[in-house]
Amino acid sequence: MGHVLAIDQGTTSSRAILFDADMHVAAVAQEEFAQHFPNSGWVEHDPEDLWSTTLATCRAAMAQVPEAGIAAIGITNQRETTVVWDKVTGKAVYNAIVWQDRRTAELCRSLREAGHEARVSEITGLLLDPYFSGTKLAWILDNVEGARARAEAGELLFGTVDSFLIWRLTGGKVHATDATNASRTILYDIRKGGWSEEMCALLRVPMTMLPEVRDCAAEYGHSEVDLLGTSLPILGVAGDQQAATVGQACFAPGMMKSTYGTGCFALLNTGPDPVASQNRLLTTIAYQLDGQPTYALEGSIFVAGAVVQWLRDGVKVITRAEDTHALADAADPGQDVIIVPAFTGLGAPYWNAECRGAVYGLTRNTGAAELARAALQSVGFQTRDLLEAMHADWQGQGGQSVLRVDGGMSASDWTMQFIADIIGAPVDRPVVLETTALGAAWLAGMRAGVYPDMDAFGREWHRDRRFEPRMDADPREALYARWKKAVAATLSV
Ligand SMILES: Nc1ncnc2c1ncn2[C@@H]1O[C@H](COP(=O)(O)OP(=O)(O)O)[C@@H](O)[C@H]1O
Ligand SMILES: O=P(O)(O)OC[C@H](O)CO
Repeated sequence: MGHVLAIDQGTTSSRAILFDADMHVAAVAQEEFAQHFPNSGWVEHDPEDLWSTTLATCRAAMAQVPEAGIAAIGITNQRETTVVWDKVTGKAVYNAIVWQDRRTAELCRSLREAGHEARVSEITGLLLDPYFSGTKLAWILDNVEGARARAEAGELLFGTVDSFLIWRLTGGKVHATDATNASRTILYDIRKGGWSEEMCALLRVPMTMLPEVRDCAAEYGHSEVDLLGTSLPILGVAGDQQAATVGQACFAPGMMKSTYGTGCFALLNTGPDPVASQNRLLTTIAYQLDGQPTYALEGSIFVAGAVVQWLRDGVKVITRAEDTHALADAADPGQDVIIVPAFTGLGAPYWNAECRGAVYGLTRNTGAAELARAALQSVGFQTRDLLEAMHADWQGQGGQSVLRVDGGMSASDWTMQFIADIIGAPVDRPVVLETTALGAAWLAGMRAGVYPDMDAFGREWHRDRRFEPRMDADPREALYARWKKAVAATLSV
């Protein structure tokens, strides 16, 4: 006993990571699955793919260490992505509508114009943007034939991906989610800690569809024996960005982490009381233990590593992500090319679903090197946008100014150094980069009694490298001012 199996169901792949009794990675399995784009701005997943890749990767990871005694399962997941399924058959009535999907932009606009946003923010901590689950769920109820009537008759269930996987793993015995995932639905009252009747009425969502909300370390039933060859308790659940916050041990108010994958998500721990943002950030639940929520301010950016994917797959100026470093180093210092990667609009703190990306400062001499540098720099500029908003919301409340980073793109030393330079503060990269899975594993293992308590876990966090700011204030501020002008121009087109 003493191992913990973490399921990390992400946007582009499902992963299963087996951690040993010392919380070291003992086995990893990963499978990608298809992305469906049925219309412009629409993004869907087949829920059967989410399930089959989760199951296959769990089996594969377990097979790598057959002698491991597994004490618990922890689940972490792409957040907001919405699934509606039949209570009896367990089959989804429509594809999962992914967090990136913009199909409800019009509905969000009309709700905003009708003056609902202030109340939405007050109750849920979120904004009226297609990003969150509630309008996606409303879309399914209104557009899938018979769905609304069946939901009202109590035949259909809603869940974010954690909830769907729990339902499948437990053979339809448990319909539950955790407070962090609930806090992304726009249906959850983050202060009172329960589903909001008012929000459900606004979006016309029958409350009987909603899962029970539990702590992040709690009983979520047992997996069916035939699925993994043994029945395992599910004892930890958290949305992936919250799990990374836990995995980075950001347990004290003022601590923050930023995860650089496809997008970038920065969370600042604000303690036991929610802080309402005055700067278009989200108020969300970082984790909930023993019934006590800890809140966070979150900045969500939709394009971070995806700008590097665009260089590789779109304009084809690189063949591998890591090629960007040498190119960026070789870029002409005399050119100030800026890329605003608003491929799907801009997230925090601008929240503009309609604007699109732009490149500024092109000359006849601009080439791959300048584009690569501008792409990596755009991640730093966006990080600074988020941190400026966070500092303004969190003024005078103390805490650390160090940023803990993780995610696939945190492997880029060039980008991490630029982030430190442009934010003017140190950036810390931990030894363990599997922070999302580790967070979920720790929640489950701590609940199972095989992993240390919060303080001891926090002491286990070790730094791989600190990036100290090296840029002087004048060039830093001039560069950032140029970015702000480029964003303003992009928003005005
Ligand atoms: N060395 C690197 N330099 C720049 N970008 C990188 C590097 N390595 C990975 N990336 C970017 O990081 C992203 C992958 O990170 P990952 O955490 O796996 O993303 P996700 O979980 O969103 O699928 C990709 O978008 C890739 O372009
Ligand atoms: O699956 P990821 O790592 O791209 O994370 C997605 C976020 O949870 C979206 O809010």
